[in-house]
Amino acid sequence: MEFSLYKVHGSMNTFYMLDGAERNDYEELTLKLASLDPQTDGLLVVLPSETANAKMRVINRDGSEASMCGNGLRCVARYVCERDGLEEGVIETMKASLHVKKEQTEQDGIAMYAVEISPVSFQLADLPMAYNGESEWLLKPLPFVSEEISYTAVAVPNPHLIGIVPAEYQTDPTHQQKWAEYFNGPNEYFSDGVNVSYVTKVEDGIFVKTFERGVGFTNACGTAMTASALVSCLAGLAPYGDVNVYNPGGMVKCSVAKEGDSFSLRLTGNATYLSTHRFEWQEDDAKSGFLSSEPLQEQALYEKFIERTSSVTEQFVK
Ligand SMILES: N[C@H](CCC[C@H](N)C(=O)O)C(=O)O
Repeated sequence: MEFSLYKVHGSMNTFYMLDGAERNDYEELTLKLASLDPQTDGLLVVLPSETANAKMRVINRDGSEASMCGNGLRCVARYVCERDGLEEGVIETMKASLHVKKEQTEQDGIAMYAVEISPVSFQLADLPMAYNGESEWLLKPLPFVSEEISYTAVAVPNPHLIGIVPAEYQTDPTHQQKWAEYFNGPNEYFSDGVNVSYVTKVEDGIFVKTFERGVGFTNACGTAMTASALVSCLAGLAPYGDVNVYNPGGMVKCSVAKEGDSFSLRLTGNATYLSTHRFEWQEDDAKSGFLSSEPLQEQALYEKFIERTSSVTEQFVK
């Protein structure tokens, strides 16, 4: 069969987006797309929902399914709002229905969307993470990993391990890569793997680099940046409210509000369309592939936007 795909990105976290009916071969489809396009982080599927404006499913580049994707949700939010003529709406995801809203375009005309990131849980059982029979792991070194780095485990609801690190751990990512690969292979701590982010304070916010489960190092991971903003507020690195979060793919705003014992989190950033594609999908792998591709003009604006953040990111991304 033949269908249309958009190639989209949020903070240069790049996905193919498919609007369609429920299928049972997303894993194979994503693996095929990933083999054709080394740049893509996976597939976003937009589906009808009985309770919300649409439903989103997220397939990582290795074919595994993620419960949430913050950068992808901004792109899906834009697609659904433009398709249905809405300024805001609700998108159903694997574990929660989330509020999404069109925001003012950035000065150059970049489409911006805000998405709710929820639910938040520090219970290790919710990641899952198993360590010494503990029920939470907040702002403490994991002694077998490093005495120098304070780690927090949090599900939003996909699983994140967040370390606060000095700048040299960003310029040389060997430590992060070693442990992220270990925690995403067979290991006794994270039975389903985990997204691993390293966070460093910068003048007007934080810088975050993420090694994603099912993907590897990415330009940005929206849920990770939001979880990192939350951890930075808890650690006193940033005040509650809007946190500027720089990443190798640009910058987003994560707002962190404390309400009693719980937190409300929102992620605001670009939702950019790179190109449109016609794709032929057949069971016979050799017959599947792109039929045509049409570049769109939005990326030039985004590149200008990144230029403005490069003075911060350059010190960490070599
Ligand atoms: N890139 C995504 C998250 C993908 C998460 C995925 N790697 C997993 O939890 O398995 C984001 O922007 O939030």
